[in-house]
Amino acid sequence: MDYRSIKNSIPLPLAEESMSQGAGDGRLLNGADKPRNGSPDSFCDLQEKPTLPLFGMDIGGTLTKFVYFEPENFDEFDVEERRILQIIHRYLLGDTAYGKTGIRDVHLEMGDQKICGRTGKIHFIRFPTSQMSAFIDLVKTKKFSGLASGICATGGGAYKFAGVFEKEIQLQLHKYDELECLLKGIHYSDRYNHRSECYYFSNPLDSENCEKKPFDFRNPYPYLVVNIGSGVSILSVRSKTDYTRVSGTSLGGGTFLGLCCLLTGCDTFEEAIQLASSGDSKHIDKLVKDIYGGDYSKFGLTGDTVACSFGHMMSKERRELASKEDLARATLVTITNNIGSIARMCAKTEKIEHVVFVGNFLRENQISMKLLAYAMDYWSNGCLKALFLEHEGYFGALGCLLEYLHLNHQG
Ligand SMILES: Nc1ncnc2c1ncn2[C@@H]1O[C@H](COP(=O)(O)OP(=O)(O)OP(=O)(O)O)[C@@H](O)[C@H]1O
Ligand SMILES: CC(C)(CO)[C@@H](O)C(=O)NCCC(=O)O
Repeated sequence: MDYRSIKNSIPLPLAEESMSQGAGDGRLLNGADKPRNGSPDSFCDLQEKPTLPLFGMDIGGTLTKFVYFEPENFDEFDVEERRILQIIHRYLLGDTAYGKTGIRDVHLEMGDQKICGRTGKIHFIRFPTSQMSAFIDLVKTKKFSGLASGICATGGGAYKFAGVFEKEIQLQLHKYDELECLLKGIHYSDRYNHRSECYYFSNPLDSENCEKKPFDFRNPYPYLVVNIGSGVSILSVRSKTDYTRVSGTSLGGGTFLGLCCLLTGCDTFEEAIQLASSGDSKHIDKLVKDIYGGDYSKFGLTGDTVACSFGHMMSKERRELASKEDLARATLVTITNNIGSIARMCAKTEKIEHVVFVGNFLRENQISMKLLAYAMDYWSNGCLKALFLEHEGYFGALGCLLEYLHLNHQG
């Protein structure tokens, strides 16, 4: 994202005058109390309302995600607070695109959220982490730095960029664990999103009868989370606080994108998915029937099962016939099936039936979701169910926003 070219730049939770509550004492600006167990429709039940704005940031290996809670009634605030909220509204919500690659995902907005006595909307924004230096330059140019003592951040970038943030823009990154934030975000959104958050696919590979259906996730434990970002982390979750990272793989969303760019010359995730949607992986992969002439029934392998991903590409003739679309599709199928296979083994070892797939690899990627849904069901003889969540890659940032409230209280 070329932030310098943006008229409506992304603001941080900052404004000079809003420092009055937090500047210089190592705390954030939000005057929030520590969240307690709230009523079902309120995240926390506080007497002291948080000073806004509330932000959360997840700086991942590929994408940086921002969430922002905007109160709906500015009249509740004093003149100065109102001014700050209006500046943010103008900068952040005046547009849905920031430069070339920053995006606000309007369709994911969560309205009527009650956080610590305030009602408002949560907004979801992302930009490539590769644009971080442009972002830092923007903060510098716009003189946002020095307006706050810190920002709550999670993801590997919260550690990687901490020094740069401090040195270049005098902002301390308050760091939170990405997997803990991920789970907090999942639990929050499932509980407080008024639209159904969790869904599954019935008849996933039957294009005529496939249906996306809501899933009641109110009593989810135990469940497995497969977070498909640049790489993949797999967590076994037994309660809100009891979880383990049971496995992971470096063959993730970043691998799909990297290989696709190499093999097809495409440049973006959207392009890669577009190519894959019209390709045929059978032109690239060797199937069981290409080897057996039919099924390998003794061990339940049907002729249409992929025996060897990219197996046809050892033939010069086949390589010459391979289209970009076929290569993109085969890359997508290879990465997806490998993740599905690892997830299935983890679910078996952990004796878990519900497998929740999240992460931005699934963004606009119904091919992978349906493949995962099918694979979980087929290879487990119907014992495993693949579940998906509407806010896909934003749970870390959302969980981080909730940590913001904690930090301020403890500060
Ligand atoms: N606009 C996009 N640009 C780049 N990648 C995208 C985009 N949309 C979806 N993706 C996919 O999402 C992946 C990144 O997902 P996500 O944001 O969940 O992970 P991350 O936080 O960057 O990675 P990690 O958690 O491993 O550090 C990319 O590798 C790519 O496969
Ligand atoms: C390193 C993280 C946790 C960063 O989000 C992620 O990219 C990941 O889980 N990668 C896979 C690492 C592994 O092989 O287990």
